[in-house]
This record gives sequence, C-alpha cells and structure tokens, in this order.
Amino acid sequence: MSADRINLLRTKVFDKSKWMQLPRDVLIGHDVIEQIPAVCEDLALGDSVLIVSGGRTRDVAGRRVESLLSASYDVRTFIAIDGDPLETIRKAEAAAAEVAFVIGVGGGRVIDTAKIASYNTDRHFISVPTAASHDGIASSRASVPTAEGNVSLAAEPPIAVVADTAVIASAPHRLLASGCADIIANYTAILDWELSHRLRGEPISEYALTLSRMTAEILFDNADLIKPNSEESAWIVTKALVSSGVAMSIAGSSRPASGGEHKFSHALERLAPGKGLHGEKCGIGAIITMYLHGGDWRGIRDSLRKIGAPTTPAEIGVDDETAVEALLAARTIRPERFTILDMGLTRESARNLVRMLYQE
Ligand SMILES: NC(=O)C1=CN([C@@H]2O[C@H](COP(=O)(O)OP(=O)(O)OC[C@H]3O[C@@H](n4cnc5c(N)ncnc54)[C@H](OP(=O)(O)O)[C@@H]3O)[C@@H](O)[C@H]2O)C=CC1
Ligand SMILES: O=C(CO)COP(=O)(O)O
Ligand SMILES: [Zn+2]
Repeated sequence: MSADRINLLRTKVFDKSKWMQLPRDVLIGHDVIEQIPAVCEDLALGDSVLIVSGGRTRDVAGRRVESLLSASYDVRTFIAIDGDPLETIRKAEAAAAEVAFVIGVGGGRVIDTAKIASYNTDRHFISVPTAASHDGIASSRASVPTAEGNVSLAAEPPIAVVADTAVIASAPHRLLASGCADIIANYTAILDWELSHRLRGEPISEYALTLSRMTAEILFDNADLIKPNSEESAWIVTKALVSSGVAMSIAGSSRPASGGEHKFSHALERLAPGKGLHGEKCGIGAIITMYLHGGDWRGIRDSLRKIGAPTTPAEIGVDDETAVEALLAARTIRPERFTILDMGLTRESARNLVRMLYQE
C-alpha cells in the first residue's frame, strides 16, 4: 500500500473524535439525600448554591436540601412554577448567574429547567430526582415544550446524581409507572434509529444503542417486580433511568431513547396539553410504533399494564381522533429525526391502528 493511501486511511480513522459528558458521582439508595453536603464538599463547587424545585417538590425534598446546605453555603431558592417553560428557564438563568452551582430537586420539568439554566450560565449542576418518572435524570439533554412541539436542547450534564429511593418510593405510583414506560419506549426508539441508519445513513452508536436496549430489556423482564411505594421498585427503575440517560450522553443526542413514540407524545402535548405524563404518552405511542415495526407490540402493552401504566389514549383522557391527529402530526415535529411514522402513514391507516390496537 502506498504511503499516501496509508496516510489517507489514518486520516479517516483518526479524524473521529467525541466528547462524552457523564456524571462523576452517582448516589442511589435509601436516605442518600443526607449525603448531599458531603457530595458538594467533595466536588468543591463553590460557596453559593441555587436550589431549583417545584411547587410540590419543594415540600417533598427541596426544603430538606435547603436545610442540609444552609450551614455551609449561601443558599438561594427558585421555584419553577408551571407556566411558560421558556420564561421560567429565563428567570432560572438569571438566578443561576448569581451563584456558584445549581441543584435541581424535582420531577422532569424541574430537572430540565435547572440543567438548561446551568448550561447557559456555565454552572455545575446536581440532579436530585424526587420521582423516577423520566430518563432526563442523568442525561445531557433537556426536552422543552414549545409552540412547535418539544425541542431537545443541549444542557448541563449533572456532575452528580443523588437519587434517594425513600423519597422516590413515596411519590405517587403513577410517576414511577410513567418512568417505566419512558424506558420501555427505548425499544421502539432504537428500532427507529436503526431504520434511519439503514434508509438514510444516519450514524448510529453501537454502545448507546446496546445500552438503551439492555436497559429496556431489564425493565421489561422485571415488570412483575414494579410495585407501588416499594423502595426495591424505585431502585430498579432509577438505575434504568440513569442508564438510559448515560446512553443519551454517549450518543450526544436523545436518539437512543426518543423515536416516533416520543414524537407522538410531543404532538399530543401540543394537541391535548396537560393530558397524561410524558412517559405515559410515550408508552401508548410505543404500542403503535412497535406494531408498525412488526415487533411484539402485545408484549409492550402487557408489560405496561403489569406496571400500572396506561395503554390507551382514553386512559389519559384523550379521544381517538386526537390520537389519530397526533400520529399524523408526529412527523412534523423534529422532521429531521426519521422514524417509522414517516413511512407512509395515512389518516385512514392511523384510524385503523388506533381502533385496532387500543381496543383489543
Ligand atoms: N431531559 C430529558 O432527556 C428528558 C426530559 N423529560 C421531560 O421531563 C418532563 C416530564 O417529567 P415528569 O416528572 O413526568 O413531569 P413533571 O416534572 O411535570 O412532574 C409531574 C408532577 O409530579 C410532581 N412530583 C414530582 N415528584 C413528586 C413527589 N415525590 N411527590 C409528589 N409529587 C411529585 C411534580 O411536582 P412539582 O409541581 O413540584 O413540579 C409535578 O406536579 C417533561 O417536560 C419532559 O419533556 C422527559 C424525559 C427525558
Ligand atoms: O424524553 C426523552 C427521552 O426519554 C428525550 O426527549 P426528546 O424527545 O425531546 O428528545
Ligand atoms: Zn422520554
């Protein structure tokens, strides 16, 4: 082989680079919230902190974190109220700019607000989930609802995750079941990714893909163990959510955990705001997209039922015609993300799918 050819190959192999940002400390377990001062001290992030939480989650755990840190830090608080998300993020950013680091204590909305505010102000961020309801706990992405549908934004990956299973197990079971559905939806997200790879040449990451699939499999296989108010269940689901977030961080995008079923969920959020939790809508969407992929859609549906997650639009207060609209509108959300819903779905076929799969 000529020297030129060898150099060309070298260039091809070695010009590839990737920057993955992963959490440094991950604490999961009973009463780990009490370790927050030790985590902050270990990471030496500075002497002032903004604690972002929500109207409910401040009472659930936010105040506890405030009091644990108040002896050693200048503690400020920000309550992410349930309003215009971009306006809330802008206000959180202004507050984050005044401190050395940020802690998000809450559900997915609060954690996303805190991680975007941290990213935009170049502050470190610690993730303290109060519910195992979404896989943004450990990821470097945030999903923010806008008038055009959810946008996936680059966000500060948590430098630490402190997930207290006692707090998480005492959250309403609906939140845990929703987190399970968000993970089970990884099955169809990766089928969509592989489809796009084969049809469109979209790059895939084997590691991210395998981790995402394995995470869904573990949860699917342990669906019988997921029970209300059980710390063991909180443990299983939280580990799965962290692992799914790591898959997204490896990929550098939400692709391993978000495909057509997520676009359906985002379309529903726009068409029927406030109906159903994020993971619930993704699980309902995954039943249809798995059917379209020719996979075990009944298996998806049955595991969602076992866990206690909804399996039909009616269960989250959405009528069939709105579900049909959401299936058709899904392709207009983030159109560059190719999925099975871009493969010729018509209104008639969407109606048939909704009638057939959700009424069996
Ligand atoms: N970044 C990412 O990769 C991902 C982001 N997401 C995003 O996350 C959001 C969905 O998260 P989700 O958690 O389902 O919804 P929310 O954050 O909206 O939380 C739902 C409700 O549960 C409450 N809550 C949370 N924890 C407890 C608890 N322990 N006890 C009682 N109530 C509690 C919240 O209270 P409060 O009023 O205090 O907030 C809120 O009222 C969406 O915005 C979605 O786009 C989802 C998946 C991945
Ligand atoms: O919810 C996600 C993964 O579970 C990611 O959200 P997006 O669909 O907005 O990328
Ligand atoms: Zn999701």
